[in-house]
Amino acid sequence: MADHNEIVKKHKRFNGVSYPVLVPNAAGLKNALATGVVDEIAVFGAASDAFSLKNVNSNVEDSLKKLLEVTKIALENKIRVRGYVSVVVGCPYSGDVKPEVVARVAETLLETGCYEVSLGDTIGVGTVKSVGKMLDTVLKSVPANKLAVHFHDTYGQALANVLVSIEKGIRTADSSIAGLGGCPYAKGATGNLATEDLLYFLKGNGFETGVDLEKVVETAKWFNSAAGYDKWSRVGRAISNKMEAAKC
Ligand SMILES: CC(C)(COP(=O)([O-])OP(=O)([O-])OC[C@H]1O[C@@H](n2cnc3c(N)ncnc32)[C@H](O)[C@@H]1OP(=O)([O-])[O-])[C@@H](O)C(=O)NCCC(=O)NCCSC(=O)C[C@@](C)(O)CC(=O)[O-]
Repeated sequence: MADHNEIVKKHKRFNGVSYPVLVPNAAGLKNALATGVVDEIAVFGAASDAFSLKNVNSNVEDSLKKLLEVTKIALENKIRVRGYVSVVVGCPYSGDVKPEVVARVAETLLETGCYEVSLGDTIGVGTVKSVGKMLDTVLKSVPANKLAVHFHDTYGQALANVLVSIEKGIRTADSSIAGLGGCPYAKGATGNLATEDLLYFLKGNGFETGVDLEKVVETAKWFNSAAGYDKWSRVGRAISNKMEAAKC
């Protein structure tokens, strides 16, 4: 986080696009406010003490108390706040997570003023069955339109988990281009569900997103060349190959 100012100041902003920044505590909020350009922050709780201690050096209860303070000041400064709950299905340190704990953390984040809470399967262990069970519990006390889902694709279950989330009324899913990402405190967990795979899946099932899949693939191509990576999702690679072939 030490170099975040440079990133926030340098990135080009487009109207109508929100650029939330991750804020773990009051120091992070102070830095975000000092940039003068941040209009949305993301605060993140967890559904297991073991992960929370590794991630933010506080247990679940104490981290929520800190986030209450952060959210209050952010809202006073007209900054929107999105909440995350990490490890909503399995914790890399303490194993299975109780859906009731996920529900309580999500409720608390909404009560503190988050406009939406994203449920993160941080290590991607969720399946249709376990994600469905967790969502059934959370949806007893939190409306679907206040929830998003954030699936990592470590075991290739993310799209199936998006489908079960859609069937339960959720319409916001997080993803990352080329499936970049992954939490440094969840050893071995791969990146998020790839935006390219999510877009192809949603379009193929009749959902309009307004996002141009080919432009997303071009961005993945640009990123890989700029960063010297070779990180592709299956849809990304397939469409990139198709675009190359069309040029011949
Ligand atoms: C939260 C802390 C800092 C607490 O760590 P701590 O040691 O309790 O904090 P501290 O207050 O004692 O400060 C320690 C040092 O960090 C500095 N510091 C303190 N706060 C900040 C800040 N905001 N920005 C920059 N610097 C900061 C502070 O100034 C001090 O510097 P020193 O005096 O030693 O030179 C630490 O645990 C930490 O850095 N954690 C990293 C959390 C993180 O980035 N995790 C990944 C986020 S993504 C995620 O969680 C998953 C999610 C949300 O994407 C969804 C999912 O998949 O689940």
